[in-house]
Amino acid sequence: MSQRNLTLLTDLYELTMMQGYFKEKDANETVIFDAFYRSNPSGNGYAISAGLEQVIEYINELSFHEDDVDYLRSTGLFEEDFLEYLRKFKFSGDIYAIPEGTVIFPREPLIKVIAPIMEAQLVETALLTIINHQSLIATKTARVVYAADGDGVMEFGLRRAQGPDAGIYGARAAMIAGCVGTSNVLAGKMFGVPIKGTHAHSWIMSFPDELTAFRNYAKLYPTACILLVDTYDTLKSGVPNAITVFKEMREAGIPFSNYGIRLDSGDLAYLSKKAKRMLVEAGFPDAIISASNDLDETLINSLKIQGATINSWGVGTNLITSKDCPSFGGVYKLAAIMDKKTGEFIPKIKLSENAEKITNPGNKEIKRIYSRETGKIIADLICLTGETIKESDSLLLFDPIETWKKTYLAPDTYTVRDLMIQVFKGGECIYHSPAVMDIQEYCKHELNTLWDESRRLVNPHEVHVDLSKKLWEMKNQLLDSYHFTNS
Ligand SMILES: Nc1ncnc2c1ncn2[C@@H]1O[C@H](COP(=O)(O)OP(=O)(O)OP(=O)(O)O)[C@@H](O)[C@H]1O
Ligand SMILES: O=P(O)(O)OC[C@H]1O[C@H](OP(=O)(O)OP(=O)(O)O)[C@H](O)[C@@H]1O
Ligand SMILES: O=C(O)c1cccnc1
Repeated sequence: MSQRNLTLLTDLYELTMMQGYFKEKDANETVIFDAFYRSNPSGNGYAISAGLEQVIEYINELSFHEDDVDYLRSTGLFEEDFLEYLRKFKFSGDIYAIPEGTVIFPREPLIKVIAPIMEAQLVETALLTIINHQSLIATKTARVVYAADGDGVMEFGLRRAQGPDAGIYGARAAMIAGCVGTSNVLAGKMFGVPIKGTHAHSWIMSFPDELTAFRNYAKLYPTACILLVDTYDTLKSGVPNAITVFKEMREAGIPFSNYGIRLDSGDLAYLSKKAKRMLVEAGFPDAIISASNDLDETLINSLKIQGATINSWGVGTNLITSKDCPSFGGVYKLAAIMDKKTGEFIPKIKLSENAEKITNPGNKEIKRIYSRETGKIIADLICLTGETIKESDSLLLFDPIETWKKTYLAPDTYTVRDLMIQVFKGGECIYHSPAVMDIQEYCKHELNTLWDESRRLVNPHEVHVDLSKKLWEMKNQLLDSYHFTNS
């Protein structure tokens, strides 16, 4: 498939800064930028990383075409020597990232870019727009799938997504986080994910009566026969007509499977219970009862508590737009600049009144600490690159702000995993993104590494993201070095 060139998909300031670096600084100065987020969306206890494959495609396609350069010239902002540089532009740096489908937590670098400053600066906006969107929708989906508690969730959001891209890549993210299928056919083709669907009210309305509409649908699709029963009257007309058609198919000896009804309005708990009884009494206990209509994780949870007999969920608007939390809030911050003489990285820090907003300086990596006994995550530890942890040693974790809060791990009671992998080396991609359905499998496994207390929808237990002692000391030294006097 041809890739899109998104090189100009950037904020103007990235380009004006690039020109500034080009003219005023050593443009080849190597820097480190970290992309990370600050709080989990929707009050969740974690997020799911998604979008890396599209980041890789974007970086691979980075180049300023002649018409891009002409356009930039036409703005009157850029000088010829800089435009000439852009003409030859190619990303030459290294990128490290947390693989897609991984459970992630606030403040840890999801992507680390090590590159000449002009290159690292340019990619900020597109990288964030991709990661922010897909990670947001993947996280929202994980909540919906959690509420569905083992029932299939179909992604039905395309028509209500904020435009085609949000529909396509939102569907991708939804599949990563556990949907069983999407109604989005283009997403199915692009990402090799299952496409699923029922039919609309228009199908019923286009026939003289509901029964005829159901019969025609069942004739065409006996092995995927979910009939929409709420066009006229769910219990008096829709369900009885669906039962009539299922009986006719059974009597005619037509092999039919994956059959049932879809409820799309009214009291879904009440209607599903009544419909279930009618289907069971008619000899169709395995009929699927699917539901849609402005669902989200809270409603699904409530319907389950009400004893709804729904076992398949179609979720559109609230999922694809992450309606209760429309932004992931990922940011991209400078973490270090290489000293040309020594080749060492000089850590950089962004200060804030709010301790949570002070950035973590230096060249970092993340170590995930699991309980050896349960396989569950104990904490994430942001370290400086090159730090090692021996599982046969004890490990003392401490909260980086409330430092008196400590956790002691005895030797051989925990395991350590490096979370980031290298995806670009010297400008070349050295990573092959897995297929989306493989990422979904991996994501399921990832979710199982969380304690139930961190997965619940309301007030989840927070997983600790700590700093290694070395990083913590370096950060504090840097903080101490800033003294401002009031004048
Ligand atoms: N038992 C229930 N408990 C809580 N919420 C429910 C229940 N049943 C349905 N809902 C939700 O209530 C909202 C309103 O549904 P309802 O069908 O009454 O209105 P509507 O969508 O305007 O109907 P229509 O599609 O006929 O115009 C929807 O979000 C639906 O999912
Ligand atoms: O409610 P959502 O979570 O967004 O799920 C998608 C909705 O889209 C469809 O309705 P629509 O009215 O667009 O078409 P229809 O005629 O097929 O019902 C479908 O019936 C769902 O109600
Ligand atoms: O296939 C369906 O039932 C469907 C698809 C998109 C939106 N609403 C429903």
